[in-house]
Amino acid sequence: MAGITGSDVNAVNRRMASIAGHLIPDQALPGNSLALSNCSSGLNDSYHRVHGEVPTHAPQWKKCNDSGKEFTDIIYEKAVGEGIAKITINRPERRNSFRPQTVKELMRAFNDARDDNTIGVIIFTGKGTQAFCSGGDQSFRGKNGYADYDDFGRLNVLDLQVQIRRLPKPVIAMVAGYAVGGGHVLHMVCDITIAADNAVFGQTGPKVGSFDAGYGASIMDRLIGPKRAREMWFMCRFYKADEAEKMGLVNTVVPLEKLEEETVKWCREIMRNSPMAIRVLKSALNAIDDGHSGLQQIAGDGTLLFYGTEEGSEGKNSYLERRKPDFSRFPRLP
Ligand SMILES: CC(C)(COP(=O)(O)OP(=O)(O)OC[C@H]1O[C@@H](n2cnc3c(N)ncnc32)[C@H](O)[C@@H]1OP(=O)(O)O)[C@@H](O)C(=O)NCCC(=O)NCCSC(=O)CCC(=O)c1ccccc1C(=O)O
Repeated sequence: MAGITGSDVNAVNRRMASIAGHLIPDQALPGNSLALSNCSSGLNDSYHRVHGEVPTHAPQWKKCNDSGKEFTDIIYEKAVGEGIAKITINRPERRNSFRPQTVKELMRAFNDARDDNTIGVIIFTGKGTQAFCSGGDQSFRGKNGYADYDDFGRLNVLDLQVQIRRLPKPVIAMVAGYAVGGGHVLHMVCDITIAADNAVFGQTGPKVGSFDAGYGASIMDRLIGPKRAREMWFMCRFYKADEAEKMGLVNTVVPLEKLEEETVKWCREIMRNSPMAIRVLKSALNAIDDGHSGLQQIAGDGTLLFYGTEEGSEGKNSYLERRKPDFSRFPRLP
């Protein structure tokens, strides 16, 4: 045993315990049912020993305004010291349906959350417990889209959908009550959906003379499959939260009174991880469905990373210093 020290033995013991923890976590033993949504809590492997449980205390929300003005149709908040933003449609008396002004304000808030480099994840929700969003406010619908008073008709929610897809941070839909019509499409374009047990999902377009043949059709087909997507659009049925979960429309269903606590917990869990890894993964997961625009997004992430390398800097510096670049010192990796 010459040469083997006590600290070596400790290291081996730690390693063995760690491997054992990875192979057979206590909770995975027969007789213990391990809910998928709960799979990272209560485990005793080395990762969980280092990181501990994700905290569940209520965040301290701080209201943000619209470049000095108050928002009228939404509430925009950031959790103090947490990297979480929350954007809430604030028209509960209209079941959080959106008019053009609502969408304009949402776009400004999402843009701010994108630009704020302390924010890593965004919660998108509706005020109250009766609706996440019931789609376009039909009383503002004219012959060429939705029009605010003295405004032109527009379908600006389509720009909001694209904005959420391209935003390089996860957007989590926190859904209580109805997510129907254009409101259903909005939750589908989010990266993750956490539903309260009172949530109801469905499309209504064909009932009210409307349809979303863009993301509303293609992302739904991806999420729940072609037959179910046809059912959902052709019949315009509503589905309760547990059915939506089985269909793959939502990530998890939680009791209404736990909705925000659980959503914030998911945000905190995401916030523990590498922002760049999450950024690239979001663009990778969207790339095929978003076509050239999806490729452009992930390609842009490649350029962004390259700018941070010495090889990238050598190109820029040589130009600024009016000399030939010396790329010979950079390896041609296999
Ligand atoms: C959501 C309901 C099922 C809720 O029912 P209930 O709880 O019984 O409440 P109500 O009494 O019906 O509603 C309370 C109050 O709110 C008003 N209201 C609710 N939703 C809307 C709405 N979407 N527009 C206008 N007003 C609404 C309702 O009238 C009541 O007002 P009172 O004054 O108190 O009477 C139920 O409300 C419901 O079914 N709502 C309608 C859902 C719907 O059909 N939405 C529109 C679908 S079409 C759409 O969203 C298009 C969106 C769009 O812009 C678009 C454009 C181009 C391509 C794609 C899209 C896209 O789909 O995104």
